[in-house]
Amino acid sequence: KNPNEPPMVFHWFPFIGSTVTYGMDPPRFFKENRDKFGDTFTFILLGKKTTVAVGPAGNDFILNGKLKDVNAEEIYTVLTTPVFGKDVVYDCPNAKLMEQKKFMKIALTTEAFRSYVPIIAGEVQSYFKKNADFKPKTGIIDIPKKMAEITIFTASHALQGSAVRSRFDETLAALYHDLDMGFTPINFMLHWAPLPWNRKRDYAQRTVASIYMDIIKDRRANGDAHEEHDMMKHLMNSTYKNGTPVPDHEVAHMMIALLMAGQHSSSSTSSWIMLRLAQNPEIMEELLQEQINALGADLPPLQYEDLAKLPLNQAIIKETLRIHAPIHSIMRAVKQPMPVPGTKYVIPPSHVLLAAPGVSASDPQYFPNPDAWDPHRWEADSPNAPSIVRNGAVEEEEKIDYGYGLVSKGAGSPYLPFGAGRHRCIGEQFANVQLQTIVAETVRAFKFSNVDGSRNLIGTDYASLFSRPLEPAKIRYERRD
Ligand code: HEM
Ligand SMILES: N#Cc1ccc(COc2ccc(/C=C/c3ccc(C(F)(F)[C@](O)(Cn4cnnn4)c4ccc(F)cc4F)nc3)cc2)cc1
Repeated sequence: KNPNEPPMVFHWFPFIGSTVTYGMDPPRFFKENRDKFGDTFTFILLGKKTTVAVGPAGNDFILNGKLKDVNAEEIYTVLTTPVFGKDVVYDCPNAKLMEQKKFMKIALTTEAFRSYVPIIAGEVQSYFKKNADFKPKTGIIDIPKKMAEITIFTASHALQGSAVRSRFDETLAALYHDLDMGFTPINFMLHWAPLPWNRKRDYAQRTVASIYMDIIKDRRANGDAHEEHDMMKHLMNSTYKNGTPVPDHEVAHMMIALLMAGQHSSSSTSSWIMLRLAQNPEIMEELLQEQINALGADLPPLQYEDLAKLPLNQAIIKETLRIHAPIHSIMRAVKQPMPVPGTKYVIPPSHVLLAAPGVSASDPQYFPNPDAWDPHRWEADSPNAPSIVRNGAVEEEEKIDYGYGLVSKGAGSPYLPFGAGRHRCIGEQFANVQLQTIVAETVRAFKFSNVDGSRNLIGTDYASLFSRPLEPAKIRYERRD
């Protein structure tokens, strides 16, 4: 027992260690061990000493770690590179990733979002009109399946462009599914194994990448007939600081990375939102009323500017991400001994660091009655208001630029569903526009309720890379028209 290392979670077997208890229910694992050992403790995950540091200080320690001390690509590349393709994200030096994030962010402008809202609203409306399961006046649907389809159609059309969207109706959907099979935590260990799903993943990656490269060649040759604000156009015309234009295969691979990022995070989050609205039908009525009050009883077609007039609609996403954040564990390799501020601990390079921002997001110290899904808590005068809202001290958060624009360090924040620091998410604004538009359109079309009329909520599936609802997750819908 080394007094300079955090306490070790008891385990019977070497290698397996606490993998199974952690993997089954990470939030419960974090809470139980935090109650036992405090904010910093170590457990064995697949043979690796994994040091968890929770709470705002723990989030800051890991997410704002210096490049010389912590490394993300060493941990993630085995999982992401076979799926995304080579030379992008975690298959290149961090400096190159920072430039790639700058390119991606250039496409995510207010002007682009202005064009995305009608696209997303249109895709949602036509999905609800065309899908056979929504034909009857009322019925029961498996909501995660529906939200996965709505998410891929809305994200591919807005973010990837209409050429990619049109291919999702035939070939791309099946290829995307095969690519997705490789996106599993088991591949942290078995990414190299010639397993059936890894061969399908590799075939799908090559095929999807070549479809993207064909579209790129076509768009370069024929110029851009219709002015689209999609991501691909910006990436195709980007140049690295050293003067190298971004090669077509890197554009294709970044597009796959963005498709995977957006798909999993948004379909999980939108599924949870719909399940919560079915559990709390009165909130769904409030949302409709909010639109009528703000936009008029005739409910005109949604515009980007309308979203800012719907605070409850916005709070739905914030509150859902507080309880159901899709990424429950953020990991870094330790490269140099790291003293943990305020403790006698020094984390050695053999360890992996694990940040779990969800722990402070469900800590009663920061969010009264934390397990209650209460979107109103984000209004300043609510009794459940988090301290960061109540005392209005949204203190000028310290911001820092890692090469892709100013990002909040989030130091001290108990609410970080999009991470913080150098690896912080660049998709937050797109995700919010996409999710707010999907919710606003859904509220106009349906009333939701639980099949048994109860206020139950289905459990969480932690076995995949992104936590999501267990399936099937059925709810009852009733058309409003
Ligand atoms: C509800 C939706 C989303 C959530 C909750 C979310 C969450 C996160 C989190 C927690 C991180 C930090 C990962 C780490 O530090 O290791 C991250 C990074 C990132 N996300 Fe998202 N994300 C969402 C949507 C998106 C979308 C729509 C895109 C693309 C359009 C995207 C692209 C990225 C990228 C490029 C990074 C940077 C990774 C790095 O720098 O290492 N995300 N996201
Ligand atoms: N036996 C067993 C056994 C062992 C363990 C377990 C459970 O253990 C764990 C441990 C860690 C994790 C980590 C989640 C994790 C991390 C990185 C990524 C990512 F990189 F992929 C992403 O951030 C994703 N992203 C960002 N924004 N939106 N999506 C991303 C970045 C940039 C990019 F361009 C595209 C991207 F999509 N994705 C997910 C999940 C489960 C179960 C069973």
